[in-house]
Amino acid sequence: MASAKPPVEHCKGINGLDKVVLREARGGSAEVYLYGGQVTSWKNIHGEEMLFVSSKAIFKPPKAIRGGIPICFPQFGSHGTLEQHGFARNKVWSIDTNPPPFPANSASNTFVDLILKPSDEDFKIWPHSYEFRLRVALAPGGDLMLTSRIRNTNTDGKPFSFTFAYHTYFSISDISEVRVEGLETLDYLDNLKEKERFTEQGDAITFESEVDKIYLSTPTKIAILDHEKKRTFVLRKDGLPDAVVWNPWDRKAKALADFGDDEYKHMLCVEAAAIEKPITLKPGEEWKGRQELSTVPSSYCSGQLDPQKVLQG
Ligand SMILES: O=P(O)(O)OC[C@H]1O[C@H](O)[C@H](O)[C@@H](O)[C@@H]1O
Repeated sequence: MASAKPPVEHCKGINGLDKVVLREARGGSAEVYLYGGQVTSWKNIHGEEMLFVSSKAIFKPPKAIRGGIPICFPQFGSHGTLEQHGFARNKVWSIDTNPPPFPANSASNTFVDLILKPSDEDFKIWPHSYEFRLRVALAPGGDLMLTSRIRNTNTDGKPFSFTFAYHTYFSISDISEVRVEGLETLDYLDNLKEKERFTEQGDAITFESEVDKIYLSTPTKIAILDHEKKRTFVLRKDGLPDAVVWNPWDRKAKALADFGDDEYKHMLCVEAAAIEKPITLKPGEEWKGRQELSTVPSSYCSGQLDPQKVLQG
């Protein structure tokens, strides 16, 4: 008799890299690689994949995995002296066997706790001591929750500052069928125009060319509506005021070695982030940033797709 698969399973993934599979009772699942502390799969209770991972993704250090949810820390993008998006996505994280307690109301018992601490080598690149704890949890029903807790453990009395993003790649039917709600009328920095500041116009955001924008002071809830798939992603966030929206489009897609030429049509990055105002921690201080992803079927007929309800409910 086949035994039921465990809710939390440690196993080997592509190229023998360690990964953890989470499964909740109704059939939802997620996969997390210790390499990068990176979620690479999130499936709903029907077994449908919600995240995009490139068919050309290289699951091999030191290249970050192209897709899923890379963690950008301690630097987002090229906004600083470190490598693009910082080093957390290129490190092998460990299982945190004894994490400090979470609030009693964290609804899930299907989760894994990871931890990243600097090695002596890392210290030369970023001379700070820290503990980065990441909990990846599946709620009953399949919502995916990521909680990052970053603590300054410097013993030299020095504060440090960082920027951060959950660089989520959503899987979508077709980029021309998708719109993002919750960011209209906000200010953004345009990465395609030397980070110049603009104000978004119009009702909702749709896509017809390359986009790489950092929206500032965004609401805690953003919706990504996929008309063809009849599915809406709802991203809820806490501690992360900014939101990056990125699609490389055809020209940049061709320039990315680990990304298929046409794959830009089937992905959209919407990234809960803290970029404009870096987070500063004194020794002993801890910062917390949460992202929660859920889906709402658009065929659902109780008015849940009313943008006002999606965004305020
Ligand atoms: O190629 P990567 O280093 O993974 O970065 C991919 C993209 O990430 C973010 O969305 C940035 O805003 C983009 O400027 C960048 O191109």
